[in-house]
Amino acid sequence: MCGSIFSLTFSQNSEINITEIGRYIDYLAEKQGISSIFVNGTTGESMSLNVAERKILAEEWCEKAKGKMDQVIVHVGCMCLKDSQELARHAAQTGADGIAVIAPSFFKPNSAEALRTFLHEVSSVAPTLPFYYYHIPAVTGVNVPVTSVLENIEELIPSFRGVKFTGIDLMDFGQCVSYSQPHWSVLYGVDEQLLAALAMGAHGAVGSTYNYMGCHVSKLMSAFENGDLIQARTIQFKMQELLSYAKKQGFDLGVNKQLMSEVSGLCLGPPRLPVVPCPTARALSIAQKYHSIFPEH
Ligand SMILES: CC(=O)N[C@@H]([C@@H](O)[C@H](O)[C@H](O)CO)[C@@H](O)CC(=O)C(=O)O
Repeated sequence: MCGSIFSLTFSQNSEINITEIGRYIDYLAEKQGISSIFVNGTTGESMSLNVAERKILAEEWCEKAKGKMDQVIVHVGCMCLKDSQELARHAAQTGADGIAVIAPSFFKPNSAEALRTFLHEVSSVAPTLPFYYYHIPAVTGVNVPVTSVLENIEELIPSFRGVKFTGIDLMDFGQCVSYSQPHWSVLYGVDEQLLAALAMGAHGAVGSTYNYMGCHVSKLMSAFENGDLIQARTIQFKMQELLSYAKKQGFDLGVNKQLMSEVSGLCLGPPRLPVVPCPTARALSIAQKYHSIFPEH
């Protein structure tokens, strides 16, 4: 299971702060059972960071994860192809274990072919690095079926190794799993319905809530693997109860980040504009709900 990582910004000047990353990794490994990390993704506020900041974060996460995480996947997708290529080259030089690329979402690819060509242009500058397509249509507005991206994809991108699928279309997801090659990973990113994706054959999970629910999700995944659907459902329903409560309070990246700080004790700082900090009372209310749902935590 993979934690999608929050970036670290300070309130005073909204600059990235890397001093907490070592403690953050220890917390993820020791308290949340996270085995790999996804850096500079959505939760990592990558689209609010410039190329130089994303390089600094990628370098620090790769350095501090050595010996502690199985894999560090760095998201290098940008609105600008040249920036994505620069970050892909940098990830390869920095020792990342793989790269992922989101569909550009200001000027959107208007076909699977355009999207595949964009992905190829990025992957080709780091040809030895495992490459993942990061599908998150609710954020990008790019609804190209992933199955149409995958068709003979390794002829175009020999380094292609899988998909990070953050979407609720479980038919498209199931077809991705069915089509996937043995050396690929099809990872699921909607934490509140992970169990459904496991039933469809998900090879793993990447999500923001694993920063503070990872220890519970590990038990969900073990229960599923052992055929204990009752236990797996019980944990999934608890996750859904928390997220349903949080969404009623108002749940965005700012709330999610403050909730992570409240539960972990780490100082992640506020989000960067245009995302606004979460009212402390709201984060505390959700954290209290979390502890009431997961009293053992
Ligand atoms: C839209 C969004 O942020 N989705 C999250 C989920 O983990 C999401 O926070 C969770 O399912 C709660 O809704 C992840 O899929 C995002 C992610 O993995 C990333 O930060 O790159």
